[in-house]
Amino acid sequence: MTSPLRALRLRARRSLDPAHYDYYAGGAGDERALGENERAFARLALLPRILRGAERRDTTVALFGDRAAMPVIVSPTAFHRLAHPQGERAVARATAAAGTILTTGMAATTPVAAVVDAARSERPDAAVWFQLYLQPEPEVTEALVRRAEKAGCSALVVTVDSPVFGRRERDERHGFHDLPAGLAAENMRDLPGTGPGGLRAIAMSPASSWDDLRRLRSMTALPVLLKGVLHPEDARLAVAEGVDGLIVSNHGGRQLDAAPATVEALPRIADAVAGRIPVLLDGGVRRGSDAALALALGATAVGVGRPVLWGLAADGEKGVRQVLDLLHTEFDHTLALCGGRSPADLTRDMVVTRGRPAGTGGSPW
Ligand SMILES: Cc1cc2nc3c(=O)[nH]c(=O)nc-3n(C[C@H](O)[C@H](O)[C@H](O)COP(=O)(O)O)c2cc1C
Ligand SMILES: CC(C)CC(=O)C(=O)O
Repeated sequence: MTSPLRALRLRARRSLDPAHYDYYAGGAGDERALGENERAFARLALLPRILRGAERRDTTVALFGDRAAMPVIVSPTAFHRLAHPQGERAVARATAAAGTILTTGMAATTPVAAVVDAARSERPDAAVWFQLYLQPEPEVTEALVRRAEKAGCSALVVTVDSPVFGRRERDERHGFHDLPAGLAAENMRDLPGTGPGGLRAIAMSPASSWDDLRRLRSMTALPVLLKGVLHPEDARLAVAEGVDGLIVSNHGGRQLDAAPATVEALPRIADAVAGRIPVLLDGGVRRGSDAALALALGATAVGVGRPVLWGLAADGEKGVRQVLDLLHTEFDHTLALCGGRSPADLTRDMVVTRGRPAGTGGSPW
């Protein structure tokens, strides 16, 4: 059986230049983290509850003052115009139409203001968050923050899993290190001291620290989320620092290949945070039931990266809408089958590990 998402990926593969397909699909090193993200979900199962459901479920979630129609949002992925001429605009319209939140990034091939406009043309109260990497020069970081604020973004997502860029062997093989003529990392244009900008202006900052994060937080009133947290001690530090939210992520297996599957890292992070701030997760979410598992293990919402790229490459805005609607329908269906009325009804006691009898000490949770 081919799942609808898998079918879209195969269509995307046919429509994309092989180097661009591999850039989207690939991960670091042996792609262990990439593969484990999906396999770890497949190793988990839900124990449904009975006789306590509702005629209609409420799948909405509240996140930092925004509301999403479902606990599935769009994670930041670079260079959408490699996939489709409408690029980030198509993703913005589809995400707004699906009622959920888009995270656009500093590596977008469409400027953040145009992304927000596209989302709001579809739904006037659509929420767009902005993802950035702390830049070696604070003035560059600050200029990016101002761009996001001016555009109307409602949260900042600071990616902290990339002190250096991951080693992606597929990209090495193809020699894919730059964008084709006509495409650029539009948010990186005309920043202080970066020259004309574009992809090469995106810097990783191996020496960035909690001090740099404090400086960023002092620049803005927007909520700040840290993306790429895997160690529970970092989660505790982040809460102590006053960070607004965390995203448990291994960057879709594109950075540290030795990183664990995100859903396996989630329970310890959720325990460390103990409900004080929202914890999100991304990596390997391919079904509404994956989202349900992550919520049961303590996430408030999940993000999807590649599924959106497959929808975009296969069928533009319509393809992205198809992906998000499918995940919404599947999540609602899973919730109904589990006797849930709202996401809060998915709880950790409902998660067991396949292949081990439940209740025999077999579950690590
Ligand atoms: C092609 C591609 C580009 C990405 N670009 C970024 C980026 O610019 N910034 C970032 O924080 N994460 C980036 N990510 C990571 C995603 O935000 C997300 O963590 C990951 O894709 C989730 O895993 P999934 O693809 O299995 O859903 C990228 C991922 C992919 C596949
Ligand atoms: C341009 C890069 C920073 C985008 C990225 O994070 C990725 O390819 O995983």
